[in-house]
Amino acid sequence: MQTQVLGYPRIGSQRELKKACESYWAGTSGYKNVLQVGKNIRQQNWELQKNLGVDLIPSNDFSYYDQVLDHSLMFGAIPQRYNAVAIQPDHAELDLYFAMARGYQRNGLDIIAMEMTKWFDTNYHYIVPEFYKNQTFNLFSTKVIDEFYEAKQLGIITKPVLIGPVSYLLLGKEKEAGFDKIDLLKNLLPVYIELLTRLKALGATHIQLDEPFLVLDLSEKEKQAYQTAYQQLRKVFPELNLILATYFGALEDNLELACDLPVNTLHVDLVRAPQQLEELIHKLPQEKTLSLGLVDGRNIWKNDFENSIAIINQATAALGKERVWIATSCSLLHSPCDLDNEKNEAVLTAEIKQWMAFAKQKVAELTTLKQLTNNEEATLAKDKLAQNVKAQQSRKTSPLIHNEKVKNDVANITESHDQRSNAFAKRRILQQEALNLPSFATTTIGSFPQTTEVRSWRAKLKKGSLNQAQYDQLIAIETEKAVRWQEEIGLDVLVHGEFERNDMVEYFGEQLSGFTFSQNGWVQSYGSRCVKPPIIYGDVYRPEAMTLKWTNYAQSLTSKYMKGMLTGPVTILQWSFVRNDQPRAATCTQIALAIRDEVVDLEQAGIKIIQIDEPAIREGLPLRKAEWQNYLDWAVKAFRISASGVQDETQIHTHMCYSEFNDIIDSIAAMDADVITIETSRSQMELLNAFADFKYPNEIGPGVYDIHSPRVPNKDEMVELLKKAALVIPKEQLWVNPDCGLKTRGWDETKKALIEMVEAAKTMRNN
Ligand SMILES: CN1c2c(nc(N)[nH]c2=O)NC[C@@H]1CNc1ccc(C(=O)N[C@@H](CCC(=O)N[C@@H](CCC(=O)N[C@@H](CCC(=O)O)C(=O)O)C(=O)O)C(=O)O)cc1
Ligand SMILES: N[C@@H](CCS)C(=O)O
Ligand SMILES: [Zn+2]
Repeated sequence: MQTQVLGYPRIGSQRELKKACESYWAGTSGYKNVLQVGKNIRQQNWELQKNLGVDLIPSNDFSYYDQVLDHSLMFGAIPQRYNAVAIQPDHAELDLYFAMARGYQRNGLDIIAMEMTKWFDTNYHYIVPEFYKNQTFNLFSTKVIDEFYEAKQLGIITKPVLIGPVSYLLLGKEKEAGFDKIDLLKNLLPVYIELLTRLKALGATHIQLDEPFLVLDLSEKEKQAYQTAYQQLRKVFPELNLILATYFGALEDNLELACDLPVNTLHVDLVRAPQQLEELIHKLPQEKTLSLGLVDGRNIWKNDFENSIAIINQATAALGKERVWIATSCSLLHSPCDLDNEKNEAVLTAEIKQWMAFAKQKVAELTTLKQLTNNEEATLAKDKLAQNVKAQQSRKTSPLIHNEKVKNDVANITESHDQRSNAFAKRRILQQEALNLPSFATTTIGSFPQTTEVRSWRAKLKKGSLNQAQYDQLIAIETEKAVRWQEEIGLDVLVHGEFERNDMVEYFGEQLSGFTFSQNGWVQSYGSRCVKPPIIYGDVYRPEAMTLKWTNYAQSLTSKYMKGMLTGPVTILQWSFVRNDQPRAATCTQIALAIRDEVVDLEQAGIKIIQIDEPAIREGLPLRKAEWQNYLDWAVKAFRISASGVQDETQIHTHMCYSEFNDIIDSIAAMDADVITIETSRSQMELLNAFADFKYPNEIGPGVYDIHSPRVPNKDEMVELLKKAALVIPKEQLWVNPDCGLKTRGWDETKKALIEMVEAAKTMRNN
């Protein structure tokens, strides 16, 4: 029996990679530092896994920005617009790579970044490959080979990880009409063959090919592509151990296809889809190995050893020990690095900490499970089993988890809880009368730059070198500056800037009961950006108001409307580590009631416009269409519960970024927010078509500029986008705003861009 890790976090346990990249981008350190930090992290990760006894240690799971972008660069899928990137010969590839990820606005060039979107149902974002009609591929970057060689030099023969050819193509987007991306397979396979040939020559014996699309609904053509791809690879490499990795769901109707593809090992996610084991045991051909994804890569709870042992025993009884591997359910990219770094009991109590495992602990769990299911070694690990059983028991029986009042409040939800008093058409009139906003009203999505300085105040508050009053004073000054500046440039609906928030989810989690935190549990969200998801361990309620103080303060500074700014229940759920002892829907409803209380409090304090952000509603969608409706029913209801406690005159906004709306537009409409602001600029307003086709009745703010890139847009391009929007949406319904919050941007670029944006709105009004 072997153990395998599908991928390890690559940001470094102290976010070293983030710091190196950001410093390189800022021009405060050189490219050599980035490369050296990357090298150190890879070495640490490999050695950690080796020391913990992992049999199959991944390589090429490292990335300086994103693994999908790495593949695009490896395969030479580089959009033409980057040809002109001004490059220095000795680090050309790195600059080109970052230009593709972040756009390029230097040396007289102004090139937009590639699109970014969510990685399946996670909070990780990948850079979408761009495919063109006559797309060719060639081996451009040798990253996977270099990293295999690097590990080999350290005495570790790794298992290179590649996104499989079919999933790579399906992750991409056709940028012009007239072809089907899946037909590019014939052009792409030769590059895989070249890569595998070189890896094999260097001594690679196992190759992990990630094919997560096998847990999604596939067309016949896509199924055929799987057969073509793997038959070809098998033909050329009869002796390589090809590991086909699936994760995030069940194979279902693709189970036979996956079982029959000519690979040596099939990896399946038994955390998300334990029910598929029985059928797999019967259908997996004799010569194949089954890799059991048992250790959860998507959550932070300790593995339940007794449960896992039972599954391993079931598999080995049917298949024999040689044909069963024990693995993480998916890459540990989605787990924080190391629970041992959580030393502050005031943040994470010992009682809750004993229930948890981060990436390093999960790797150790694999080895322990292997020992526990091996007759000769089982006694060596019996203490670990006893400790594990004790921890599971402690969690199941802890008084921290259940709260009768919360359960009663949920039980007492009635039909009126998710209904505004009147339909939008009536509310709209009342709101127009009450608010009297201009056409093409301008606003921003909430956050203003979270500068190093602002973050440093919070760090100082934590360390005690600033007291609460001093910290509050600094935040108040920053807020006032932001309010004054918004007034000055003529924005219509203002925001307070969210300076007091570490993160839009963590901030609320910190104030809600039933949540706890880590100090260092960072997980990569995109590029160098990380989040520290709060941990929901028990019933959720709001002990006291969460945003009133700063919203009231900001409103007191201005006679313009100040938007109340909240994160919605689905997003709080989706971007937290959640309980696995009750359905997600139950936790979401509890959060919805807490947010509803806050919305009502804001209204009572005189706030007339309240935004409830739900950027994660799309990403929470199950991967299989058959499960969508059930999810959408409870998710939309949770949003409506949070939004429906107010008078019709109060305008409820929601905001979503990174979302494809086509197939869920009726549910977006059912959320019935008075105004929805969405991310649309990187796709040149393409995403708006769903709203247009649906004849979406409520108001919409299509993002007019991309906030994920440092490039400053000009007025004319925003006018063009707004004109494009006005072609498909009645102009009375349109708002003008950026794609998302501005927390990741600097003040200089923010100011320039928003001044242009306000001008663009004026131009539209005068048209
Ligand atoms: C809108 N998005 C979000 C997603 N998920 C979330 N949970 N939150 C989101 O906002 N998913 C989709 C998108 C993804 N986008 C982003 C955008 C920006 C970030 C980001 O900027 N992350 C920050 C970390 C934010 C944070 O929690 N900061 C804390 C801690 C700051 C810190 O590191 N402090 C240092 C010391 C600093 C100093 O001394 O100067 C320390 O403690 O060591 C805070 O502000 O208090 C990032 O830096 O990556 C993420 C996702
Ligand atoms: N209000 C948040 C939404 C981000 S999705 C912000 O502005 O950052
Ligand atoms: Zn957003």
